Amino acid sequence: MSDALLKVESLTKHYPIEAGWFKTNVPVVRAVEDVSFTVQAGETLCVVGESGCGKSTLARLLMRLIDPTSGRVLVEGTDIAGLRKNELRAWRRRMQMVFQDPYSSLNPRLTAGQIITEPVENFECLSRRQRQELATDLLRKVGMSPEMASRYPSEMSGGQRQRLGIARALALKPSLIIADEAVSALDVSVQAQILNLLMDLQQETGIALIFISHDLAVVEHIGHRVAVMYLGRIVELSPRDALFAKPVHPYTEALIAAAPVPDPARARLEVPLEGEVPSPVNPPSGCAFHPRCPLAVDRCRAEVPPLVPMPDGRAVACHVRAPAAAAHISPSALASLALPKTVQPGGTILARR
Ligand SMILES: Nc1ncnc2c1ncn2[C@@H]1O[C@H](COP(=O)(O)OP(=O)(O)OP(=O)(O)O)[C@@H](O)[C@H]1O
Repeated sequence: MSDALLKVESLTKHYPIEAGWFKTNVPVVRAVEDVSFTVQAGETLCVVGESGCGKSTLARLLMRLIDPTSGRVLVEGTDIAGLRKNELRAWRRRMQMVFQDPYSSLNPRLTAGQIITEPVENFECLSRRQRQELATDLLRKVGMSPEMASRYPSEMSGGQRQRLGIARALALKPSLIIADEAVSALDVSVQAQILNLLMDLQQETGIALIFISHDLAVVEHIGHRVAVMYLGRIVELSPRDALFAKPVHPYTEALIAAAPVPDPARARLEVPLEGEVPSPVNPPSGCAFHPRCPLAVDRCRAEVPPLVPMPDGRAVACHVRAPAAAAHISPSALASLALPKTVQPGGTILARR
């Protein structure tokens, strides 16, 4: 889709495992494998999956904090792999990250005001008055009093520190924020405040969000679309309401069934999630989920299922539930799987069923 803010094509990251000198065939951790999707302005794409499925590696690849083994990340049509150092620096203004533990990502020696204005001062000189105005404005935007500008992170609660992390991310007026487990360390009531803050800010500014989480309740609250990852691959990419009403991939179904959500309709989902996630160094052949899947057939052990677009706007990689007449789909066609036009920015989704 030409108006995508972010387009990811067949992104792959293998981490070599140190195996000593002169060793050929160094084993690798297959952290992210052939991942494709788009994100549009004003959209929230949630990335969900068990620990170790590659969520944080994906975030680091999108920020170009690490280089991919193969595949492309296009931001507003520009391949970020081709950017020179100064271009990359300018581009980084457009994408910002909010981390799980704001305390370790906030400089403890700086006041809140200095933390907020520092990213801007890396690009332009600010007068004392401009600094004050910027800090006041951003603190207000994230629901904090301007008096907090003189406080240090150590004098703040977890929720206040996360608000500060968001204010810092907003300072450069990015078009995309990647939030990596941004509310996981917070109490449930504070989580809700931060999620609502992000949704309000999105409505106000049209910012896009990639929200990485292992918590389905959080994903259901904030997402427009959801990418479910298993062992480095996206196994289901779906509008949120469709995903939670009727998960198609057996892994998605099992994840939702296992989540502690008091919804009697969901108790009927019968696929249990048993066993451990296999090693990404030596993943199972075919569909990596097949050793844990009650529906697995011979084909699942032999062939990696492609992500097959379905009529309701989702895409599913499952030989049983989404058999692929379309095994030849090109990465660029897959990357173009986008937000249905019925989705409104800011947390409301008018689901296309
Ligand atoms: N620098 C690295 N070198 C080698 N392996 C790595 C490196 N970083 C991550 N991995 C491995 O890559 C896989 C994916 O890790 P990643 O942190 O991306 O997953 P995750 O879904 O974010 O997990 P979590 O939710 O626990 O943070 C894991 O098996 C992890 O051990």
